[in-house]
Amino acid sequence: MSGNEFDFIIVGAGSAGCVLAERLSRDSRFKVLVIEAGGSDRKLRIRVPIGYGFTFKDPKVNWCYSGEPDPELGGRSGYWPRGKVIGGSSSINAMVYCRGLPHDFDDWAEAGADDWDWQSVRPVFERSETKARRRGNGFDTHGNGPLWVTDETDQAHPVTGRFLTAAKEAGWPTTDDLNGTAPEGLTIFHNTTRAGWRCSAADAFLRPALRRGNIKLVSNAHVDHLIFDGQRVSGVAYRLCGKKRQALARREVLVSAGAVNSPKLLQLSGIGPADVLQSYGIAVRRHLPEVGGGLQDHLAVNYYYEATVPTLNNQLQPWRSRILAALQYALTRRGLLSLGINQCGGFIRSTPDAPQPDMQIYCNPATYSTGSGAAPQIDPEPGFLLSYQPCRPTSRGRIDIASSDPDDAPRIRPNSLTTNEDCAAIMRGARLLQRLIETPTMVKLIKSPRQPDLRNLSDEEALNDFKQRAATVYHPTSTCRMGTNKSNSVLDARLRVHEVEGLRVVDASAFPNLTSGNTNAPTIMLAQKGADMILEDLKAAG
Ligand SMILES: Cc1cc2nc3c(=O)[nH]c(=O)nc-3n(C[C@H](O)[C@H](O)[C@H](O)COP(=O)(O)OP(=O)(O)OC[C@H]3O[C@@H](n4cnc5c(N)ncnc54)[C@H](O)[C@@H]3O)c2cc1C
Repeated sequence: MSGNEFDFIIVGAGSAGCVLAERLSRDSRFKVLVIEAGGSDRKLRIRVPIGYGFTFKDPKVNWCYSGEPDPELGGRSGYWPRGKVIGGSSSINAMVYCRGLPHDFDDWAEAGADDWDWQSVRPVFERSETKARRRGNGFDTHGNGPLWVTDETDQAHPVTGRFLTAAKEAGWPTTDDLNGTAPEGLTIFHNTTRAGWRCSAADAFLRPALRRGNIKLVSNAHVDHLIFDGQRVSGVAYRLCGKKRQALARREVLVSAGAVNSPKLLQLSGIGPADVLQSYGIAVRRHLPEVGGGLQDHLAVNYYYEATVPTLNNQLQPWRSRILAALQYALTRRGLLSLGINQCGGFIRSTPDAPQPDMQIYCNPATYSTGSGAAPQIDPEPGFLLSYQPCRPTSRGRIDIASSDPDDAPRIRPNSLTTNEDCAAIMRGARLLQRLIETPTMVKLIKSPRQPDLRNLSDEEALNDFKQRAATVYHPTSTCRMGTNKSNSVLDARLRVHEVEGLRVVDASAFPNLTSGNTNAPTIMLAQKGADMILEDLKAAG
């Protein structure tokens, strides 16, 4: 494909961008350009599921952002990994596949995103998915979407069985599939893997679509700003190998640069809060105060335990076990290399009268530290960690440019725990986890807790501990959210930027609210539905 004119230009080949590329290129009349700042994802550390420990801080595939000091988190700055590679964050994430809870999407509709209620989005999730479970040397599959979601329960570490038993003793429900008809309860997570390999959005959607020949993928290319033709966005300016280039879009530019970089790109292009833009000498094309506002994220805190029985630590630490695991993986694509460390968890109600499950729990059969080293360090003694994350925080932060230089990282201000509701949820979550560790099965499993010992913490102490140690679980959303008007949002319910023609934002930044669980699945769903809307609008326009 030659020339610099396309029907659609997609900025970012992440979870959403890969879906858009696949959908829009189905019509061979459309020429689609995908521009991605990162490079190739053909790396073992990306493809082998356990490898994400090695991409966590690798600047070759990761933007490695930092948040600003967060006042309610003791002034600490959090580490914010984001994928900078083909596949985006779906190439470096922990692969847990979680649609979220039905009321999350009903709340999207309530916030003004008409047609994004659960009944409307459920079939859109299904369209992407093939649910797979190992049987013998093959797989039983259900559905025929391009994204494989694999039930690896038989590969999970045996100690996860004890977590499930303890959950029952605590009176919690358990479930086989948190994406099924009963999403509440502790479970073994299903993963975006296919036959033992990571199944990123690039693997599922982009790579097969590239064979059609009407997509041009330009990698290692950074989009600096959007180009305007009057009121309409008509293209993008980008840099490739240090050279400035432009590409033009006959129909639309679709920004899918993720919750951190999409608002940044809009602001650099003159779409955003006028005062922020003017302070960096950027001409204001559209004063849209909510560009960068509305940021939401999940925070979680880990409690570590030395275990009385072997855990993943025993397999991941000694070289001999690692070599055996590598051999098993090489020969069978099974074993501990074929899945992540986040093996067990789920949605639980923190009090019996909670109208919805309001905590996401993680029970990881390993302990590790994420210090200054490139990859998390697994502890030598057997151990596990328990963690909780309030599902639906109400605090909102902001992401804004820090200068007019596209190479400068934006200012990430999470503004965590600034509502009483969020602080109350933290205390409820601590009590919930206390119930789990007091069960007979957990008492037997715990050799010793690492300090602080959750059992001895009062509500206030637990809140204080959370403030001192909690960290993002990498689910930022809503920085260009859908809504009804420019005072409460950036996009309308069809993902179009208010008062700007030819431009949509299609990625996790468009969520009106953060969903209850992990954000990759709802981002992929959002891009599927976004593609429907783009094509419908095109048809309607004749
Ligand atoms: C370490 C980690 C673990 C996670 N674990 C899970 C999990 O287990 N389960 C889950 O559901 N979710 C998980 N997530 C979150 C999930 O992966 C993301 O919510 C999802 O991938 C977001 O998709 P996106 O399309 O919005 O953005 P991304 O997938 O991040 O894609 C954005 C793309 O745009 C590119 N880009 C940005 N700016 C520019 C520019 N100016 N020019 C060109 N290209 C640009 C980026 O390089 C990137 O490839 C995790 C995330 C991380 C970082």
